[in-house]
Amino acid sequence: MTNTEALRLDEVRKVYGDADHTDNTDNRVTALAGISLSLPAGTFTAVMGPSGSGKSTLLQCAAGLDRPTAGRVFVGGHEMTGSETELTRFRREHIGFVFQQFNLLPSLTVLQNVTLPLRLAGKRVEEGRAARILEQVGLGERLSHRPQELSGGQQQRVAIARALVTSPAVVFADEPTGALDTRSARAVLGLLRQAVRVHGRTLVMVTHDPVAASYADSVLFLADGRLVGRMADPTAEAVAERLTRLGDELVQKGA
Ligand SMILES: Nc1ncnc2c1ncn2[C@@H]1O[C@H](COP(=O)(O)OP(=O)(O)OP(=O)(O)O)[C@@H](O)[C@H]1O
Repeated sequence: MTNTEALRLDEVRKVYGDADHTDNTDNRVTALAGISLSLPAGTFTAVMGPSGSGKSTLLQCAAGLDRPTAGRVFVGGHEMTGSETELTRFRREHIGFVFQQFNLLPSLTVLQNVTLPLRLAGKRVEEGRAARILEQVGLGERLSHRPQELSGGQQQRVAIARALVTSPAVVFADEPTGALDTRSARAVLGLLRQAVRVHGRTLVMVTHDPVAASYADSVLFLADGRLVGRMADPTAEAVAERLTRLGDELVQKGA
């Protein structure tokens, strides 16, 4: 593994459910059928695919929120393995998250929300640094506001600042613009791209939106739990066209 590799998956499989031999029922679903990939540090990757193709499962397994049935995940050169406590500690130190519904704590101020990951990871809480990140996302004047006093787009920008504050090896974003209007979505995507281009962060984003994917350096396409394609320097049109073809291929296969 090179020291510039931020994320590596080796043959990651995830099977939900189990087979019951007593009554011969089998409710197993193979969500990931053996995914291998390597993402260099400082890149922005979008993950796309039809509904049920395994995007969320991939993100959950790669981010250590769920355990693969088989295979290995490396983040920043460290294998993600061990007890629940070790995994939690690992996530706090090495991974940042941005969710569709922002997941901010309503009782904390904007600044407290952003410094929370530092507290949880037992790191020194540098309020000045957190405030600077909030300034970079355009919220320097809102440090003492509560989340509910902000618009959806502003709340997501707080969530981005929160994801960046620990300088994680990888930031995972799950439909980060799914709950936003077009204008706020573009602002959020611009900030995510800036985190990669200007600050060298590594970002993996699951999205259904070809326009959102066009902000990434490359797009990974999933179908039936497998990686079926990759596109560098994506445009929204090329991504939409590829997705339509993927959907058509699945219909032809009777999926
Ligand atoms: N907890 C679970 N238990 C059983 N099956 C699951 C579970 N989570 C996901 N699945 C199944 O695994 C497959 C992949 O699901 P996943 O949610 O990863 O797909 P997705 O591409 O994110 O879909 P969407 O775009 O609709 O969110 C699907 O067939 C789904 O029904």
